[in-house]
Amino acid sequence: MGSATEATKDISENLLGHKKVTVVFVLGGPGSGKGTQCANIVEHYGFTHLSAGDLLRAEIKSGSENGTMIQNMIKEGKIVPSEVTIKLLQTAILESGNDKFLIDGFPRNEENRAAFERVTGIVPEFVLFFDCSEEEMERRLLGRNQGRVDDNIETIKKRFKVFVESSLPVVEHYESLGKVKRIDAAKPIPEVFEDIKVIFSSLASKVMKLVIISS
Ligand SMILES: Nc1ncnc2c1ncn2[C@@H]1O[C@H](COP(=O)(O)OP(=O)(O)O)[C@@H](O)[C@H]1O
Ligand SMILES: O=c1ccn([C@@H]2O[C@H](COP(=O)(O)OP(=O)(O)O)[C@@H](O)[C@H]2O)c(=O)[nH]1
Ligand SMILES: [Mg+2]
Repeated sequence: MGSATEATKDISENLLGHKKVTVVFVLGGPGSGKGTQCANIVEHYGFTHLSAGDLLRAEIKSGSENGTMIQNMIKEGKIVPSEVTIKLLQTAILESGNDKFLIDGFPRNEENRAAFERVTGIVPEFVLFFDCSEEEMERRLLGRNQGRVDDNIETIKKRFKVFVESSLPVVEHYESLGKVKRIDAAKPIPEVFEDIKVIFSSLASKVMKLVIISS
């Protein structure tokens, strides 16, 4: 897929249910290692990484009219209105030219989840869930050193509360559909990736089987 017009055509076919786009939601608490492992998955399995938080931070930097609102929500650890985040994700999907996406850090609440499915018609292949203690996540966030306005102890506590109250119900929803693949994210980075490889290698062989059966 090359031009923007072709990309638009492809996604509209997906909305009509004709063309399959593979989406994996990568969820887990702040500091659980989602971004770190998404970079590894991209390198080995050809997915496009879409971090909702990164897209929101880029929107602030671009000088968008929503910039101040987004900045304030992030500083407070609050969830930005879903129409803003979904629009950014949709645009990134359309512009990527790829058909396999890791959506990292979204959906963050049930309303995000339902709105994304309604607007895009996309349901995730599965959810990769990073399981990690708050104690370990706090240690990692305080050592992240990326100059983020939300990596301070006050905002971190708020983010943990939002995660438990609003984001975990999304994981539970997908759990009830048998779609959650849980990773022990407390292990060192290379060991976490070894566990992730098992999941993505079996996804790749499943896709190969489908190709063979249908051809
Ligand atoms: N398994 C791990 N063990 C120790 N530190 C990690 C691990 N995974 C990530 N980190 C570090 O923790 C911080 C947060 O990781 P990041 O990938 O940004 O998490 P998230 O996107 O889930 O908030 C980063 O500084 C990263 O280098
Ligand atoms: O779908 C999203 C993703 C992120 N955020 C906001 O962006 C912040 C940082 O999100 P990110 O995923 O970058 O944080 P991480 O979990 O990686 O530490 C969150 O606390 C929210 O305020 C949001 O509102 N909606
Ligand atoms: Mg992240």
